Amino acid sequence: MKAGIIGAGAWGTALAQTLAAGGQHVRLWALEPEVVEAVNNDRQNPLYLPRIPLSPSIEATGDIAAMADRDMLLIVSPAQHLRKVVAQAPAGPPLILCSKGIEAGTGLLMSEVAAEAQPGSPIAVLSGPTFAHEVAKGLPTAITLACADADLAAKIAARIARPAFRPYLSDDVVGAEIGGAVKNVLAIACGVAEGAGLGLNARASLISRGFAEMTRFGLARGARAETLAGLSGLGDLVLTCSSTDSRNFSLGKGLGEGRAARDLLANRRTVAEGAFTAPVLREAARAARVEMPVVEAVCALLEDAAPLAQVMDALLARPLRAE
Ligand SMILES: NC(=O)C1=CN([C@@H]2O[C@H](COP(=O)(O)OP(=O)(O)OC[C@H]3O[C@@H](n4cnc5c(N)ncnc54)[C@H](O)[C@@H]3O)[C@@H](O)[C@H]2O)C=CC1
Ligand SMILES: O=C(CO)COP(=O)(O)O
Repeated sequence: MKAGIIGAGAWGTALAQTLAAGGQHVRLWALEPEVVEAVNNDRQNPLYLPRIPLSPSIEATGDIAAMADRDMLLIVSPAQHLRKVVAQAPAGPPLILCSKGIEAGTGLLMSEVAAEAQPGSPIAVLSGPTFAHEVAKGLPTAITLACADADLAAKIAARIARPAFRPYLSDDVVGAEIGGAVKNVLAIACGVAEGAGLGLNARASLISRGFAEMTRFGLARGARAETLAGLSGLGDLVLTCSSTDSRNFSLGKGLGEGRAARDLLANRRTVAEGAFTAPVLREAARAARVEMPVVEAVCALLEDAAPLAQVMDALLARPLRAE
């Protein structure tokens, strides 16, 4: 098995650790030379996945051309860097996209961006409720592997499945991507509820009504309802909306505590994808005439366009309607 992983943040490193279980060789491309050095010399990634001893079967590299002999590439960069990273990756092997977001400027999903950046490479999407630090520790995890080509999906699944890492197959690539992108924005909303002390009823309502928004938007973009109700949609939504282990939830918590988005986002090393996805999603939803009031509220808070009390009042004062 010759797996290559492009992107050595928390998730890329955790995936490398998972695939390396059992002594399989995994090559991991990192942007930062200090990450390459720490993985190869100290068996650690203190920058992005601290306190997890890494397998000796992981070989880090700073040279993306070293991925040329790999027969599958997992792309794990932040969504806004995916186009550039995929364009640099060697052409040919299937690309398994693990980033969650929508590209700013184009409104494209990651599979659409990858298809433009590297036409002809087979594409799959791996997405679900998967906190990196838990996966890296070998805790039980299930995840959606979506690919239009069922034979390729089955081959990839067999290669990445591990006793505690269980992929479920789907042919709904768009559905898997929309779930992962939208849930990050909704997690910010749930974090706001936590930070502002709005209570658990509010959080449950945001999860349910947020899921309604995800479903409306997903169906408008051609996703299937059962995909949105699966691991990559509802499953990831529930995970990310429930814990400060989520960077998106934590960002929202800071907003709910009254801190400014620009301060919370300044100089951060780790990525809170929802902050980038929110305005793109709002634009796409408006263009498709899909109502997404929770997403609109998150955008207003991120843009400091209105105080929290006013944003809450606007949400609660919407006309009463059928569920
Ligand atoms: N952390 C997690 O638990 C999970 C993350 N994901 C997704 O994986 C993707 C990557 O997230 P993480 O690994 O958590 O990142 P991270 O927040 O741990 O690390 C940031 C990453 O961004 C990279 N980066 C920074 N500037 C860059 C540039 N100019 N060009 C290319 N790369 C650059 C860094 O090298 C590093 O790999 C995101 O889309 C995220 O939503 C998906 C599932 C779980
Ligand atoms: O996508 C994730 C879990 O599935 C990680 O969530 P955060 O990016 O909010 O930390």
